[in-house]
Amino acid sequence: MRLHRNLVYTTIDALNAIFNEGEYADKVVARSLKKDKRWGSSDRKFVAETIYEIVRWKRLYAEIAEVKEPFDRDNLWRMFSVWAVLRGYPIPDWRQLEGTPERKIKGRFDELSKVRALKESIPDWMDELGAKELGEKVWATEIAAQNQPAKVILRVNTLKTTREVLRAILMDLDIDTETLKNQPDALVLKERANVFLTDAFKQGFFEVQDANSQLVAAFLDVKPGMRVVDTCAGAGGKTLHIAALMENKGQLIAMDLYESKLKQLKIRAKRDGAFNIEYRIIDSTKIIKKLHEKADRVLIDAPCSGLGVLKRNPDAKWKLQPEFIDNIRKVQSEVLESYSKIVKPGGKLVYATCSVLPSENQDQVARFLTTDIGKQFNFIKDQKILASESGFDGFYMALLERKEQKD
Ligand SMILES: C[S@@+](CC[C@H](N)C(=O)[O-])C[C@H]1O[C@@H](n2cnc3c(N)ncnc32)[C@H](O)[C@@H]1O
Repeated sequence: MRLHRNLVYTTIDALNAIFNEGEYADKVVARSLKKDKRWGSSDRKFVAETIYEIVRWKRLYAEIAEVKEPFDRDNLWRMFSVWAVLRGYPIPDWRQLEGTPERKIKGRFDELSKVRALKESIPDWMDELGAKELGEKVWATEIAAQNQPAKVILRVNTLKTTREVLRAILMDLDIDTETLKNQPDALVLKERANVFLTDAFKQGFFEVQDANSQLVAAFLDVKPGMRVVDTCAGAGGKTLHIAALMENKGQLIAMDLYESKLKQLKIRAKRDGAFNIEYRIIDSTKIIKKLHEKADRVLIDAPCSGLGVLKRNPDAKWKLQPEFIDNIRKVQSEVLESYSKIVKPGGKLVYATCSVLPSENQDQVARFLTTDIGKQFNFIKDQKILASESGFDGFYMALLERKEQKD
C-alpha cells in the first residue's frame, strides 16, 4: 500500500492544529475532509482515521519516536512514521526519516508496551485514577476498549420515519446498517460513511447518537403529554430523543448554562420536526424556583469527565486534568441537589453521565440520597455500562422516584 502525498500532508497539518493550536479533533477532521473535492470515500476515511489514531496514541507514539511536546513538524513526521510502520505501511520514500528504522520502532513498541499507561497511551494520573476506582483488572480491559475506534450509530427519528424505511433509504446509498436487539431506534453503520451529507439527514430522519446514549431517554420512562425537564440539555442529543418518545405531545423544557448550545439544539429540533421544546438559559436561580415540584420527569445529564467516551473523543485524554474532575464532582452534587427539586411528588428523576468512574456515578447518587432533598426520593435502579462490556460508549444512569408523601 502506498501513502499519497497530499493525504499525508493534510494529516500532518491537522495534527499540528490539534496538538499545537488547541483545536478540537472532530472540528479539525471535519475541516480536513473538505480539503480536496477529488478525494473518494477511502481517501477521506484514511485522513479521518489516521488523525484520530495519532491523537489517540499520542503518548505512545511520541515515546517510540523519542520526541517531546511541543511537536514541531519534524516531530509530527516522526510520529506519523511510527504510525505508518505499526500499521504496515512503508515510511514514505519522499520523506526519509533518519534514525527511525522499522526494526527500532517495533523494538521500542514491544518494550514500552509493558507499561500500561504507555501501552494504552494515557496520562499516568488517568491510569492511576481508573485503576483506583475500577480495580486493576476492569480498568485494564476498559481502557483498552475505549482505545478502539467508535462505531457510527444512528437514532431513527420516529417523528419523521421508521427504522425500516430509513434502512432502505440508506441501503440505496450503499450505506449498509444493522439493527440492535432491544434498541428499537438504533441503526449501526457497518462501515464508516459521512451520513451528514445525505438528504435523509437534512430532512431530519435520524440523528447520530451512541447506542448507550439512546438508552437514557427510554430509562426516563417519558410518555406523551407529560411535563419533562432536561436540565443539562446541551446541544440536545437526548432532548431530541425525549421529544420523539413524547410524540410532540406535552411540554419539554430544555435548559443549559450556555445559549450557544441551546441554539444548536433549536436548529436540530427544527430539522427533526420536534415542536414541543421550550428553551431556558439558566442565568439565575429563579428559573429553577419557578419549576419547583412541577415536572413529571427530570433528566440530569450531568457534566462529567467523559471517561466513558474516549473512543469518540480521544483528544480528551490530553485535555482533561485531575483538577477538572475534582471540580466537576462538586458540580454534579450541586446540580443533583438543585434540579431534583423540580420533580413533583410521584415524579421520576434520571441522573446520567458518560463516565465510568463510580465517584461520578453511583457514589454521587448514594451521597445525594443522604441529603435533605435526596431523602424525599426512592432509588429505583441504575445501569453501569462499561465500553468493554457493551461495545459502545461507557455510561451511567440512575432512576429515582420522588415519594408521594414527604417523610
Ligand atoms: C453531558 S453534557 C449534555 C449532553 C446533552 N444532554 C446531550 O445528550 O447531547 C452536560 C451539559 O451540562 C451543561 N451544564 C454544565 N453545568 C451546568 C449547570 N450547572 N446547569 C445546567 N447545565 C449545566 C453543559 O453546558 C453541557 O451542555
